[in-house]
Amino acid sequence: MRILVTGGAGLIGSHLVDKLMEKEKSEVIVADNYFTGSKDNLKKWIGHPRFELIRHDIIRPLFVEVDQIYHLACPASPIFYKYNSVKTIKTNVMGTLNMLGLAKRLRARILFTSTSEVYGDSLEHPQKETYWGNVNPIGVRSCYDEGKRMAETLMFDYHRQYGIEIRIARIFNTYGPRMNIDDGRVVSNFIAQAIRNEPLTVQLPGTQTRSFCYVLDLVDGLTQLMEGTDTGPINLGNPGEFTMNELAKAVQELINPEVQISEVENTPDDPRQRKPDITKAKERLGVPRT
Ligand SMILES: O=c1ccn([C@@H]2O[C@H](COP(=O)(O)OP(=O)(O)O[C@H]3OC[C@@H](O)[C@H](O)[C@H]3O)[C@@H](O)[C@H]2O)c(=O)[nH]1
Repeated sequence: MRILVTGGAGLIGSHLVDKLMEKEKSEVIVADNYFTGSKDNLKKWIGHPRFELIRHDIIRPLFVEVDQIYHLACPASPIFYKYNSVKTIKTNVMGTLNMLGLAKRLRARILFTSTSEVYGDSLEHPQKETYWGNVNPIGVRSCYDEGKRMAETLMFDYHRQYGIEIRIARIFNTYGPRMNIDDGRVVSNFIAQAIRNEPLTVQLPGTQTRSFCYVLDLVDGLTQLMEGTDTGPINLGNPGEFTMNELAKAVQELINPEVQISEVENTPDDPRQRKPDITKAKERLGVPRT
């Protein structure tokens, strides 16, 4: 089995590659442009006969021969995806079209990593896959959330029109080893600030919630989704829900009781509540690890 992983040098991608490489018969090809990913995350596989690393930006077509595609490529942290918003849209739309074109030519199964951000500033709580979302189409986050929504549409149209085998995961806020210290997401920000003895920057109001998923659990969900029969979309996340005030206090207690917590201005369109309904994931993918 030969498997392509786009964005395979990133946080989730590189842990996924570790898992795929553990299977003795799989060959893994990673395509990454290193915008947020790093070769360092894959260094143990470089030179391995079943592993290949390509510097490639998927907004351009890629010609390889594979049986499965894990299509992860796209910056995930809000500061990075907003940095070059047009490029984020191109990655999600043109990149996904290119990967679907590849899947169509090869009759390969393709899994797309979508996001909880497709639910926007959700009016339903927790978020079920059947909820259509409350998304600002012209806001600063739209390049990402609308980009991912369009990519989901493309996945389903290729599935209906050409019979491509698709899988869609909607990923909630994920953390774990190999996260870039300057990633910008809240877990790594607070931990880095606590270590540097800088105030933890809780963006107002501080009562907004998130559900944080450990990267290895997430990777288990991705491989189960790929190997199962359900197209998705399926929420992949941890249902434990915390306010940003609670998270800051937990980091303060665990890492640096002396560190200050400061309230700072938030960015536009920040979702107020986010928690996955994981009923469907439990039914279709089995019981998650605890
Ligand atoms: O320093 C910080 C950073 C962030 N925050 C807050 O923490 C919360 C979480 O923000 P993050 O930047 O970690 O990211 P978000 O949860 O908004 O989006 C994330 O989750 C879903 C994924 O699919 C996305 O790729 C990812 O960006 C927000 O409410 C934000 O306002 C802080 O309070 N302080």
